[in-house]
Order: sequence, then structure tokens, then C-alpha cells
Amino acid sequence: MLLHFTKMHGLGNDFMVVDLVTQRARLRDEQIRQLADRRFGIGFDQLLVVEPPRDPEMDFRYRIFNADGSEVENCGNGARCFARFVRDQRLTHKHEIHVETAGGPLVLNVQHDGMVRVDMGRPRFNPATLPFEAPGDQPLHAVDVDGDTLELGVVSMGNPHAVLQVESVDSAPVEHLGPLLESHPRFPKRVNVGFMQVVSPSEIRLRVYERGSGETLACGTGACAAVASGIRQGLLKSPVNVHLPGGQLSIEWPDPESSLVMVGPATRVFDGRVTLN
Ligand SMILES: N[C@H](CCC[C@H](N)C(=O)O)C(=O)O
Repeated sequence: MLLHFTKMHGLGNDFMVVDLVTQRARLRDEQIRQLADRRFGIGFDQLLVVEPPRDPEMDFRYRIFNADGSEVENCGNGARCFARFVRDQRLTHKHEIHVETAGGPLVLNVQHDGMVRVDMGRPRFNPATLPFEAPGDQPLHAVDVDGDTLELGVVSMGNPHAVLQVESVDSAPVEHLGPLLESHPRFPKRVNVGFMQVVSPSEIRLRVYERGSGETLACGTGACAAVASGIRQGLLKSPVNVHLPGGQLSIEWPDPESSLVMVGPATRVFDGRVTLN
């Protein structure tokens, strides 16, 4: 079966985007892993699947699969690429797009300057929402890893995030601590791991070791989680510029009762076709 796809990225976090509104296909976990391979397949951090909505009030349903084939609840950079894709493919002419995800509804706005503004909903800190095993809800949790005790912020953006403050992202032990925290037993569904350097109350540098994909050049939900945790700890003040290896995102979270809003780019790289076995 021949499947048409579009390769896109949000600040270097790259995606294979598939329209299952006008095409029909079922992608098995093993096929996703093969397609994700950067040598034997197409290569991507996440696969984004566009489907008709199940809720008639919504415009689309959007499903997200990591490179290891695991389906996840949310993808911030992917949401911006999704919004550009459905307009470029003429699946909608709307500028404000309402979309269902496994992590809850999102509202996407494609701006005239080409940037995409995403209402990411409210960050949740209750450990049970990740899930994370902890006695209660607090700004920082002590977690024992590899003989050390780390102080982690935990945030759900629909998907689970742990945030570790570091002196410098350049020297942060991402390759060592990322995998250890990603699969730490206190995170029963694993976790995305953010390494946050606070530059000023309105500026951070961030690297993210993503659940199911490893370190990526950018992570939208990771940027949202880091800013939310930093604001909750009194280290940051909205709006915050987040500098990731792949580029910059602007995150606004004016008060705890408001949605968190992310603004950033979405880039189309090429269209392709692949034969599914
Ligand atoms: N790259 C995505 C995050 C994917 C999250 C996925 N790695 C997970 O397991 O939750 C973003 O821009 O938000």
C-alpha cells in the first residue's frame, strides 16, 4: 500500500505527518519503529496522524507516536506543524483550529506572520496526573537516581514531564541522566526529562531528553513544563523566552488559572510516498 506523507519540523523536532482523512491506513508499532529509523526508514522524532474528529464540535483528531512506536498524549511542536499541514493540504481554511488529542483539546491559531499560537491548556502539578509516585503535590520532589538525590519539578501537559534545574545546559549530563530518569520506577508511564538553565526571570535555556525518542533539538511540551515549573518555584515570570538547541519558543502563563500559551514556527520540508509492507 502506498502512503503519502509530509516531513515537517518545529525547531528541528522532526515529524512524519500523515493525512488519514483522505487516505486509509493502519500503522502497526513495528512499522512506526521502522519508518522512524534514520538509516533504514524515513527518520523522525514523532509520527503525527491526522484523522476526522470523534467529537463533532472539533475540527480534527490528531494522534502522536514516538519513534519507539509508543502513542502519547501531546506534542507541542507537532501541534504547530499539524496546524500548518491541515491548512496547506486544504483540509481546512480556518485560522483557528480546534483539535482532539489523547491529552485533551487544543486550540491552534495560524498567525499571518506564519507563526502558530497554541493554547496548551493548564499545566497540572498533581503527581497522579503524570503519573508520578509521590506523597503529595509540591514544587520540587526528591528523587534518588544513580546514588544521588535530585530535586525535580513534575508537570503534566497532557504528557508527563520532569524538570531538573542545572547550572549550564552545555555541561548538563543529558546522555547519562536522561535515560535513567525516563525509565525511573516512580514514573510508571515513563517521563520526558527537561534540563533547565535559568538565565533570567524571563529567559531560560533548555535541553530535553524525550520519552520514547531520546534527546531532541526542541520539545514544545517540555518548554511549557519547564516554564510552568520555574514560575511555580518563583524563578520565572511570564512571558518567558525558551532557548532550545533548535531555536526559540515564547511561552506565556500569566496566572495559575489561565491556559499556558506557546508561540513558535512550523516548517514543511518535503512531501513523499512510502510503500507499507
Ligand atoms: N516533541 C514533543 C513532545 C513529544 C512527547 C513525547 N516524547 C512523549 O513521550 O510524551 C513536543 O514538542 O512537545
